[in-house]
Order: sequence, then C-alpha cells, then structure tokens
Amino acid sequence: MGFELESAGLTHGNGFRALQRVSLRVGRGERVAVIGPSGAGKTSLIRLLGTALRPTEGRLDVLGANPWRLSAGALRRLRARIGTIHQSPPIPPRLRVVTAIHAGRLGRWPAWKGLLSLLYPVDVAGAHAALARFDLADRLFERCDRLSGGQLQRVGIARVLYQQPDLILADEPVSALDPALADAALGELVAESARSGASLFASLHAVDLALKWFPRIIGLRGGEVVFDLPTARLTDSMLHELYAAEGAMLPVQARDAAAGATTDPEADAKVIRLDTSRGR
Ligand SMILES: Nc1ncnc2c1ncn2[C@@H]1O[C@H](COP(=O)(O)OP(=O)(O)OP(=O)(O)O)[C@@H](O)[C@H]1O
Repeated sequence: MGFELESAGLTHGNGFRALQRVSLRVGRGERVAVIGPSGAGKTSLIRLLGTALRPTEGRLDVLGANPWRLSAGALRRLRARIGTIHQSPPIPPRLRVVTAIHAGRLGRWPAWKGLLSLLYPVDVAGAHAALARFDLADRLFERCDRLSGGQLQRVGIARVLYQQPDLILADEPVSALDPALADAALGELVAESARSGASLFASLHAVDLALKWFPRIIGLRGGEVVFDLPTARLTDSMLHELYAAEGAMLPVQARDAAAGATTDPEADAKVIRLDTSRGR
C-alpha cells in the first residue's frame, strides 16, 4: 500500500480548515496526480502524507503504518522511505550538488556514512547517474547557489530518485521548468516509479501534464475531493468546473509552448487532449 486517508481533515494553527473529509487510497506502484485551483489544499495534502503535518481529523496510514502511532525511531525509518520533491527544494545554498544528492540517502545510511558524505563525496558515480537523467551531470561539483531555479528544481528531483523511496510525493515538481524540460522530468519520475514500484503522488499546476502522465487524477477544491477518477473518464466540463473560480482558461503547460495562445476554452480543451496517452 502507498497510503490511505479516511475522512481526514487538517485545520491549521490559525483555525483555517485546509482539508476536510478526504478519503483516498493509493496502492503500491500507483501513479496519481492531484490538481485544483490555487489554495485548494494540494500542498497541505502532500505535507500531511509526508508526515510534516498531522491530521486533525480522521485516519492516515502511510506505507502500511499510522505515522503518529510509531515510536520516534520507527517514524524516522518511515520518513526515510518517503521522498518528497518540494516546489523550491530546501537545499542550503553553499552545498555542492553532489552533497545535495547524497543527502537523499542520509535517512538510510548509517550515521558514520552520512557524516562522511558531508565531508567527502562517498558515491560520486551514483550521484552522477542520478543527475545525468536530468542533463545536469556536468554540475556535479557546482555550488547549489550557482544554479538557476530550474536547475535546482531538477537537482531536487534527482535527489529524491537517488533516495530510492517507496513513496514519492511531488509538490509542483516541474513548476520552474520550461515545457520541454517539465515533460522530460515528469517522464523520468514516471519511469522511476515503474522501475522501482514506488507509488507516485504529484500535485501539478499544468492540467495537460497531469492528463498525459498519470492514469488517475484527483480534483481538489476548497480542501475537498471533487473527483477521483481514471484519467480516461475525466471530461473537459469536469476540469472547467474544477477551475471555474479561476476563469475560463485551464492552466496548461502546452499553452506556453504553443505559438498563438488561445482564449477559446474549447480550443484549450483540444490543446490539453493533445498527446495525453504516452507514459500511462
Ligand atoms: N501554515 C498555514 N497556516 C494557515 N493557513 C494555511 C497554512 N498553509 C496553508 N494554509 C491555507 O490553506 C489553504 C490551502 O493551501 P495549500 O498551500 O495547501 O493550497 P495549494 O492547493 O497547494 O495552493 P497553490 O496551488 O496556490 O500552491 C490556503 O487557503 C492557505 O492559505
């Protein structure tokens, strides 16, 4: 099992109810995208699944365990099996890329190896291979603060793939990438999930990327699940309804790439249906 939520809710410290009555089950190796307008609760949901936040209502199981009933040591071991890709990777700026990649395995390595990796690159070949998947192998010994936002985001993805987690959580993982790189990076994430059997749960701003790469899509709005469907059963009107508060246009990556963007929702619907079958 990847994770299971039963009637889960999350109320933030200021009393704001970011998630309510969320029931979801994602199996081992399953690939699911969550989409929804700004403020829908996508990041809150991913933080809940990553055990950064604790549900204030309902039940959460991650990789077969209720994280909040585990001992401190067991919770640490569970977290080492979850790889979270953040929209802005929390990487100290002066760190070298190779060390940032190695940090992905800190939770799995014995303490001595983790400490050694901070002083001396212990697995250059492994870090090189992870970066090569994102065309960044030549940046291995670069300092992270010398990378562009898009390069840093790809380092964040490479770090999680290097970690080899059982559950990959990705919060807007390609938001800083241009359309071609975003597509390639999602392809790598999907390929890794297929290769390793890790479950992949990603929030995506671009609806067309979600449709292209994921066989199951969850629509979230106002902290509630509006739909949870196989991609093939999603209709354009469901998508437009989900984003109704943001206007007639669906957020799509393809629009940026397509010459002559359109303001016609029907034409946009055609754009997002383009080439959505690969990778699923
Ligand atoms: N720490 C917090 N304290 C209080 N409210 C919060 C906190 N974090 C998020 N929220 C609120 O919870 C709601 C959901 O936020 P969240 O970041 O989960 O949405 P999102 O769907 O990821 O949005 P976006 O697509 O804009 O990133 C928002 O209204 C937000 O203001």
